[in-house]
Amino acid sequence: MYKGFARILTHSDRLQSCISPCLRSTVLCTRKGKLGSIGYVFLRTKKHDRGNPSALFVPVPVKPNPDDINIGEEFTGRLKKQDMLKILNRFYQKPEVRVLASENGLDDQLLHQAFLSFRRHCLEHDLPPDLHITISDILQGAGHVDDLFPYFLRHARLAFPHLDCLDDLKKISDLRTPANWYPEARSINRKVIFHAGPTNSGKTYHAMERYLEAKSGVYCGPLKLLATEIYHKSNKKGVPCDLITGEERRHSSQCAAIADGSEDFNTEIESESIMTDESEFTPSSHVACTVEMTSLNNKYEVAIIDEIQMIGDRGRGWAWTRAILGLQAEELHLCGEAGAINLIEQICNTTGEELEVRSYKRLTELKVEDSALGSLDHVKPGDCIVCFNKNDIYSVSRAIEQRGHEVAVIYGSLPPGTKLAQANKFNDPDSSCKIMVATDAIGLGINLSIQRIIFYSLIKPVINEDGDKEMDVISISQALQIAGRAGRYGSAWETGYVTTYKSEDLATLKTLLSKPPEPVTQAGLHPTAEQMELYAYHLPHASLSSLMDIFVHLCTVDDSLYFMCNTEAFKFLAEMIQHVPLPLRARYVFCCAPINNKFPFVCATFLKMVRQYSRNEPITRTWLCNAIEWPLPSPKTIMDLVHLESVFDVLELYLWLSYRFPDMFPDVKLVRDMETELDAVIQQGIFQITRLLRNSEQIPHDDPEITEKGSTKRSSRSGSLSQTRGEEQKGKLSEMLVAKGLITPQMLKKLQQELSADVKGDRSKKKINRHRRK
Ligand SMILES: Nc1ncnc2c1ncn2[C@@H]1O[C@H](COP(=O)(O)OP(=O)(O)OP(=O)(O)O)[C@@H](O)[C@H]1O
Ligand SMILES: [Mg+2]
Repeated sequence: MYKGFARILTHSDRLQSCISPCLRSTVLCTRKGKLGSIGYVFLRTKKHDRGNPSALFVPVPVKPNPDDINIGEEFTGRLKKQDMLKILNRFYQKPEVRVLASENGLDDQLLHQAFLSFRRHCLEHDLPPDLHITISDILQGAGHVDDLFPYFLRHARLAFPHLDCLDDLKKISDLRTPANWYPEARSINRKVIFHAGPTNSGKTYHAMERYLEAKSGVYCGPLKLLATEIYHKSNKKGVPCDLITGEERRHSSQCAAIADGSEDFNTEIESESIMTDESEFTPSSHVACTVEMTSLNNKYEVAIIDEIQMIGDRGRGWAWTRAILGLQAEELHLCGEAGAINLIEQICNTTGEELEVRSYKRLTELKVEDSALGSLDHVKPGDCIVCFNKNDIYSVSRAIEQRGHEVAVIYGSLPPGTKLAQANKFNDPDSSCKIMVATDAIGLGINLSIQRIIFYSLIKPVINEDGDKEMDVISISQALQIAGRAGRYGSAWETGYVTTYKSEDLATLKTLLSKPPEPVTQAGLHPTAEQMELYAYHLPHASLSSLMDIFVHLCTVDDSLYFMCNTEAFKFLAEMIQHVPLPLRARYVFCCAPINNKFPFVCATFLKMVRQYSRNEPITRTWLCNAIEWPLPSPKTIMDLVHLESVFDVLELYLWLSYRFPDMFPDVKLVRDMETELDAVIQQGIFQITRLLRNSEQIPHDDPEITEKGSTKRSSRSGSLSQTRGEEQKGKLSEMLVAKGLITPQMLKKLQQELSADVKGDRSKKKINRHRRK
């Protein structure tokens, strides 16, 4: 039964496994003047005061007790509001009250809020008799303002329910011993092997050798494309292997490459196989999956966790931690950078497992060239130009095609079938396409037939510790990983080369590549659905987003080994659907959906789906077709293509949700058919990217070099062609974005305001960053 997969990934397992890595935020803004650049709308998160968790607690409105019906008034007469106000304000000004409040968990901030709530309550509602009499006594000199304290505290506890359960909350969020969360894995004496070495040294290959000869195995990788590569390799070697990514379950029998004996690099990977009837299949004993989707309930002989250094990733690190601690495998093979050995060793100390380290050397030579490319006139077969934003991808690919070369294009938001088709086109020795333009979507573990990597820029958006996105020079590890795609062993190229596009970047690249990757010192963690549920039980009035904030602030983490991952993605969705009535579990699952919130269309459709779910109405194909205006015409411009990509994201979202709520998202097969159809349309669009670019207004000059050499000045370090273009084109493109519904007029206004502020801010920030690095 293929359905078995749904069972294999148990509910709680899936819940733990589904926080999306993508960036979320509550406020849209632009950076570096990229307003005019498609896909370059930056998102910044709302920050809370990390130093003061009390800022997170919002007082719950305290309802008057219906039994308080002026009995006090009958005893002591009516109280004048002005008199009460005087008494209450005197009470609040007493230093003793501050001391007592603090002893009861109310710091200045909470005290102030609780007092405001108490005063309002006293003035607006009938008082309980005991309080009425106490105030009356104080007014008549027969009592003291201090006597109000117990009444105040009673009110404060109703307004801030956490005061009564702070210890419980802290216990729930005690994350100091994550190794103990997985008793099944702890009951196995796992053999843990770390395959350490530089890129292209055969780490994954050697781990795979054990995987292939084992009776059962799981491969967990960082990218769908990489999991797909393993799926094909395994099936091709005669070891039936299924593929599980967030949205996709493919059975081994659907793999075109089953035991056909073809060579690694020439394998024609089928663009997209269509699952016919899931119930026909029994799961294979081997599975390749993205690390977030790893099932911790299955037992395997061999488990591989690839790119283990990702355990330190601020957004996704938790998924590697969960896999390494929780996988039930006799042998656990970890592949990755040597910089993670120390941390893994310490984690193994907490699980009581020995770690064996196997070190590897690069299998082919990687040379940094002495000169930058300088001009796209100098591209040659086997070149891959790596850009860090889509706008650069578009302009570079168009410029290369204008020079008469065919180009393969890969970037993150392309459908998997399109990515594979582009990879195949480039890998195929008989294809006329010999040049690739890609983002770092190809940057980890993937084997492509690249001879030379050319960094178009070295600046990439990164998320800082506050969850803000900012531009910075890529890390040593990223530079090494991306450069490591050149000259893969067994490919057509025996030596790999690497350089930059701009000569001023070459020295920086050489410095980056001459260093060992930064050591990974902490592993990511994040709260589970069960923990959130317990929090909600204690704080029923808090929104899910606030619960998450409170959790993050109250949790105890052993920071010698672990850190709490960024929860902005989760909170973004939690805030978006807060007003929709939902059971907590369902709300939690929705908030884990892997949505690219750069696409307002995806967010808006997501919200519609949630509303439909909340009304208990199934989200059918008909409903979906209405929401996305299916069928969609072929793209005529880049904006059309961008829209199709967001529609594809909506279909992926549907499939992702269908595994969590099968009854409410019933039309899996039909939606998968739609996906296949749309993937083909997008593939066609990518094949004709030059035509789309020509039809689009947003990139006025065909050739990045014309802009660079012409009157528009290019800023030196950031690859900020798009910036200058963005500034020029602000009017037209922004109007188009609004017209297409990709941003609202309000967002646009905000973007424009932030744009001018941010350009200044960024320049000074970058100076500081550079200064720090020096
Ligand atoms: N001993 C070997 N025999 C045949 N092919 C090999 C051998 N070792 C590695 N390869 C091939 O070399 C290429 C690179 O190997 P592999 O992907 O294992 O490197 P890696 O160290 O995991 O690189 P990365 O850090 O980029 O993930 C792959 O195509 C792999 O199949
Ligand atoms: Mg590898």
